Amino acid sequence: MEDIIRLEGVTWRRGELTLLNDIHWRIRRHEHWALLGLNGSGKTTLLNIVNGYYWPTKGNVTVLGQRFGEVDLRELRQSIGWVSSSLQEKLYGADRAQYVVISGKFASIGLYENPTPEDFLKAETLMAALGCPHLWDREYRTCSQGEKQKLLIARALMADPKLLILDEPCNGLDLFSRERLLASIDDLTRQENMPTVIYVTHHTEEILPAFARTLLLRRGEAFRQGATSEVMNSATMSEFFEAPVVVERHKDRCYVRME
Ligand SMILES: Nc1ncnc2c1ncn2[C@@H]1O[C@H](COP(=O)(O)OP(=O)(O)OP(=O)(O)O)[C@@H](O)[C@H]1O
Repeated sequence: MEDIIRLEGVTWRRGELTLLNDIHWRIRRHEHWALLGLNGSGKTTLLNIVNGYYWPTKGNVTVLGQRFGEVDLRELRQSIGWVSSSLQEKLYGADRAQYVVISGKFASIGLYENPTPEDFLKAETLMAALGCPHLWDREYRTCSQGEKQKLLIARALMADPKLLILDEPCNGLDLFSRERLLASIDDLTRQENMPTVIYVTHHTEEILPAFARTLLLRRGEAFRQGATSEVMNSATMSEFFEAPVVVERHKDRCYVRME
């Protein structure tokens, strides 16, 4: 079975700066991964490589079995749902939630084609799966930050992506909104036919058990990768953060605090 992502020795330089250095990363189908790194560690740069927006200075990139250089990137991107806060700013605020979700089918902002009854049904199912069916007729701009994130995830799933990237989905959410969103993501990962998910974050406690593997990125390098349960310990995380920290487990999630 083809890999979802295979990066071999990927390096990305900008002038004097090496923003990614010799990254090897392999994601197999149905493995959900967390990508953890501090601000400026290179997470967004790495995702830009995976989506074909940046071209590696060195190394090979294969995504969904397609090796970059031999593939139509626009077509490939339709199989990747990248949910990030920069997307939020681009969406039309006055659109109703249902249309924001359905527009994901056309990978466009705003609707340029008439949705079919099946599209409406699918949007309804996805919104129910994310615990927000009540937002159906709401104007997007009146939704809370957490609700907007749920709609954007539903929107990304409208196109049946094979890879879903959740790029810091809990940023800007209060504790309770965050937990509600994480509960929805948890439900989602249990559904059949879910695409492979990459969950990008700065915070270990957002890494749900479904994200059984983690890549730790530091200064553009893959510091460590492997089973989340093995990576998340006080010694490794202290080394990673270059500061003495303690990792505490609570209900299958890991909380890091200063020693
Ligand atoms: N096009 C570019 N040219 C030069 N430097 C860049 C470019 N894009 C990113 N950088 C730099 O590369 C480093 C990594 O940035 P990146 O946005 O990938 O980090 P990040 O892990 O996503 O951070 P955050 O969590 O804050 O979003 C930063 O120091 C950033 O300033």
